[in-house]
Parts: sequence; structure tokens; C-alpha cells
Amino acid sequence: MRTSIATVCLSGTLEDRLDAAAAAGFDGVEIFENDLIASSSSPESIRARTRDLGLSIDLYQPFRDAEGAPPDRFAAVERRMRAKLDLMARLGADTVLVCSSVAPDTIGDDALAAAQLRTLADLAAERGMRIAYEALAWGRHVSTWDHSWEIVRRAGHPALGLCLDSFHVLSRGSDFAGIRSVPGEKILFLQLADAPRLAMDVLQWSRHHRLFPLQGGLDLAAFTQAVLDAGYTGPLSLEVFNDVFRQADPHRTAVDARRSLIALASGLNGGADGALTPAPALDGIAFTELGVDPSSAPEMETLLRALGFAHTGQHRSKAVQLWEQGAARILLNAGAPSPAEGSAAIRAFALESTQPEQSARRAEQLLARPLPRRRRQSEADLTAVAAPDGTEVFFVRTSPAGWHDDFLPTGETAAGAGITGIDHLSLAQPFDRYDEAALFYRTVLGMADDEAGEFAAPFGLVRTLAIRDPGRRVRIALSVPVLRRGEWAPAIPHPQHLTLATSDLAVTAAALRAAGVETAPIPGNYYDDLDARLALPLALRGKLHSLGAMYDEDERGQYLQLFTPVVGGRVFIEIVERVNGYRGYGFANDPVRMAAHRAQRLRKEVRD
Ligand SMILES: O=C(O)c1ccc(O)c(O)c1
Ligand SMILES: [Mg+2]
Repeated sequence: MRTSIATVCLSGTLEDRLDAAAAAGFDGVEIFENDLIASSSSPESIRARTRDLGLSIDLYQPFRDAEGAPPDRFAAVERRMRAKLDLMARLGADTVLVCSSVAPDTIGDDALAAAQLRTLADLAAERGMRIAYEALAWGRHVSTWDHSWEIVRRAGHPALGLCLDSFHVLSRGSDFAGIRSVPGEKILFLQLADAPRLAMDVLQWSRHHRLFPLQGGLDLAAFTQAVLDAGYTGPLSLEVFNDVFRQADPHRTAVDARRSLIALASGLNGGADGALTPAPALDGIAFTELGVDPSSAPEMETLLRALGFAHTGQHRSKAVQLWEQGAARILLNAGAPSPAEGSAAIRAFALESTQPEQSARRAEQLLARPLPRRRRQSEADLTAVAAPDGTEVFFVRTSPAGWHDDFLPTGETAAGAGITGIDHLSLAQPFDRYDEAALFYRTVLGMADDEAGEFAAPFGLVRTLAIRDPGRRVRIALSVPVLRRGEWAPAIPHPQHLTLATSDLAVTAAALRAAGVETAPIPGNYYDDLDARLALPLALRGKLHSLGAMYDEDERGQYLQLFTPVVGGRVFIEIVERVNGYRGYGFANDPVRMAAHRAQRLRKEVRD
């Protein structure tokens, strides 16, 4: 299937946008009128550029306030249409999108609308062009796809058909099953956009919050399938108005956009249009790699020892230490180049894949950035790709012989402090990368959303999304500031963190205390509120308070959390005990934890 993208999805000059669309592998573009008007290039040179880039111009849009115009205004509409059709001839475009009228003086009369569109279609037909009529969800009189179809049907003109836009249909909750019975040749264009489910004015929702397919909460797969079932054969075209994408690097956005279409297409027509290698089952996080520098390395080593870890292995060729306890494996990498812009101290993690090569193949099909292999003779062949924030993601099998053999045993064994494994990773995302990251984890790794939240942290609103594999063996919590941080917020980035599972938080807490590690100081106000909300048994209250732990519960069980200090300003470790199958992440506690870490840092600054 051909793929296309509207220039309005991307940032920069029109040339920047065209270059990015071509580089990401799109076949065509929709030229958004404002982008052309603002461009200093002539239509002829835009045409030449798209041709040189191998792009077709699949649509020129939008043409506004055409149908239902009062008769005395319609002559001006015709004049404007002639001008735009002439412009399209210069561009080499043959289809123009007419969106349903919003002007207050629009007349709500289907017969008039059909007659006027017929007149405009005559003008298009004279030039061998076509008009695709789209119902905007907020159109003055025409706001549903079936109403637009009724008018197109009435007009009965061969150069007039429909443009279907998933957002306008799905945002209104319209029934779209009937699309299957529209003759395929009358659907001239298909625009795809997803969006988060928000209860807000539909125009604002559309103009600011659209997302690429599979990034939001609308059922793009079912909608697109219905349009294909009708016999539509044109391109799958993305039309996304999004405040963040409008100011992000267009090359990255275009790749993100293509990834969304590749993933969407793999689920259409039973996979006939672009089968993807299925995501192999994941079996846990094999290891997490922390980048350390000369000042944070000893601090992190002391902390790991306090937590009962032992330095069990030393890499054969690199300045990388392996620390282990139970199934928790942490690499401290002192020799790596500083991680990519925006990524933090968790520089890599390895996923235990039942079929690492297949995981890597799928990642490549979904345009994940491959990383050079870190291989030397006799070392395990690790396949890795970069997540959107630069974090390296490895696909490994730990047994029978794998990455673990690259480490020479030191002979040390872990003293143990209850740690059983890695519970989850919390990866703070750069502001521009959040939706891209969610799509990456969903599609490349075949993970599913687990829990989403939004809370007021001390320095601004933070949005979180936990993603997990179907077997709940790999959990990743993404977070991002809702707005780009202002000048008042501390300059240090939001820290990443690694969450370890313990079989008994009291044992781990005692080990930390014995080693002189002060956990993040949880305020008394927090415990008073816990008591007011949950009326916990006295013994549990006492325990939480004495451990300095935080608490959450769901319908299944309980969650006890403890936080180490932030090391090097970039990363901390959380220790959690899940009791009776609690499934959440304690997100509601995050603001208090953030404030506690800040209080701890300020106190330390005063002491130092
Ligand atoms: O927001 C708009 O005005 C607008 C314009 C053209 C479209 O195709 C669309 O879906 C929305
Ligand atoms: Mg549209």
C-alpha cells in the first residue's frame, strides 16, 4: 500500500518537510495550503523538488467554505476554485480536498450543496482533476461521513468523491460499518490520525492533540479495514495536527510516522499488505546497564553493596562491571561514551527474548535505529537498537551461553538483602519523544499499555505511562513533563530509576540502614494522609513509618516502596515489595517521592 503524509504533520520550511518525508520512505505528500503559501518556492520548484525526491503530490488541501455558500457568494467560491485548480496544475497535483463549510452564513440544504459541488467538480473535470469532499467533525451543517456521502451521492459527478478522515469519524463515535457499502471508487482519499481519548471540544482536540496511528486511543485498525473493505485503493495518508510534532525535528517525526503506518498496515487485510515478524515472547530484563563516571562510580558501587549485591564479574575487554543478586543483574559501565542527548544514566537494558534475532529483525522492520554491535572475538553477539531517547535496547538469551560469558568471574558472591530481580525501569522521556517512545515500545517490542496517569509534581505536571509485555515479565514506566519545563524548574533532568523487587522490604531496609544509607525522607504528612485514606492496620502503619516506605494498594494486593538517594543527579534505585499480586506502580506517590528527593538533595548541599 502506498503511504503519504500531510506537510502539516511536520516542522520547518516546506523543503524541510518534503526532505524528511522522502527520507523516511513515504511515497507521497499532501500539500497543506498554508505551508505552500508561506513558502518562498514557486509551485514549479516544489513540483521539481518532490519529483527529485521521488514523492508524488497526492492531495492539495484544504479548500474551505465551498458547499452551502449563499448564491451571491458562490461566484467568489468558483473563482477561488479556478485559481486553486490552476495552482494544482503548476504543482502537478490532481486531487483537492474540500472540507465541509464552517462559515456562519452557510445554508443547510443538501440539494444546494450537491449542486454547488457538482459545479466545482465540472471545473476540476475540465482539467482532469478531482474533488474529495470531507466532513469536518465541527462542520456547520455537514459533520458526519454519512452526510458527506449523501451529498456526494446526490451530486453524482464522476470527478467528485469522498475524503474520509479517521479523526472526524472516530472522535464523534460515529458508526462506520456503513463505509463498507460505499463504492470504493467514490472514496478518493483516506486520511489517518489517532488521538488520545479526551473529553474536550472536538475542534481543539483535532487541532492540537492528534497523534499517529497506534499512539492514541482510537481504533484506527478497524476504521482503516472498513475503508479497505469498501475497495479503497489510494494511499494511507497521515494528517496529524499536534503541538509537539509541530516543533520537533521533522526527520524524527517522519520516521515515527512511518513506523506507525508500518505497524498499522501489518494488521490490515490479515497481514497481506506488509507482514511483520511477530514479536517474540519476552522473558524478563536480563540486565540493566548504568553509565557511571569517576565520581558516581564509587557512589553506585557502595550503594549496590549496601543493597546486598556483589561485583561478580568483570568484562573481558571493557570497563564494565557485573553486579548480581538473585535474578537482578546490573552493569556499571565506566567506559562508554556519554549516552545520546536526552538519555540518562540508564544507558542500556537487555531483554530476555526467546528469539533475539527475530526481535532484532522486527525492530529493523519498524525502523528502529540499529546500534553497532559491541562484539569482539569470543564475545557474545549482542543485537541492539536505540529507543527514541537514546537508551540502548539489547535482545539476549542469558542461557545456555550468552552475554554472561563475556564477564570473568571475580569469585565474589552476593551477601543478599532480599533482592530477587528487576521489577521495572522508569525512563524519563525528553519532552519531544514521549509519543514516539510509547509507539516504539508498543510496536517494536509488542508491549501493551498497563496504566496511565498524570500528576502534579513539585515542578510541573508529569504524565506517566506504564507498558508491559503480555506475560508481565518486562515493565517499563515512561514519564514526561506535560509542558516543556520552564526556567524556574531545577536545571537537572528528571532522574531515571531502576526498580528492584525484594521478597521482604524490611530485610532490604535493614541492610541499607546498617550500611549507613539514608533513604529518601518521606514526610509525616504523607503518613497522616495514608491513615486518613486507608485506615491501615496499626502494625502496617508502624512498619511503613519505621522503614520510611511508601504504600499503595489495588484490588489484589499491596505495594511497599523505598527509595535510595539520587546518585550523580541522574539515577536512583527504588526497592519494592509486591504483596498478593499487586499490579500497579504506585504512580500516585511520585510527587511526594520527588519532593523527598529534592529535600534530601538540598539538605546534602547544606551539609557539604
Ligand atoms: O482543522 C482543519 O481545519 C482541518 C483541515 C483539513 C482537514 O483535512 C482536516 O481534517 C481538518
Ligand atoms: Mg482531514
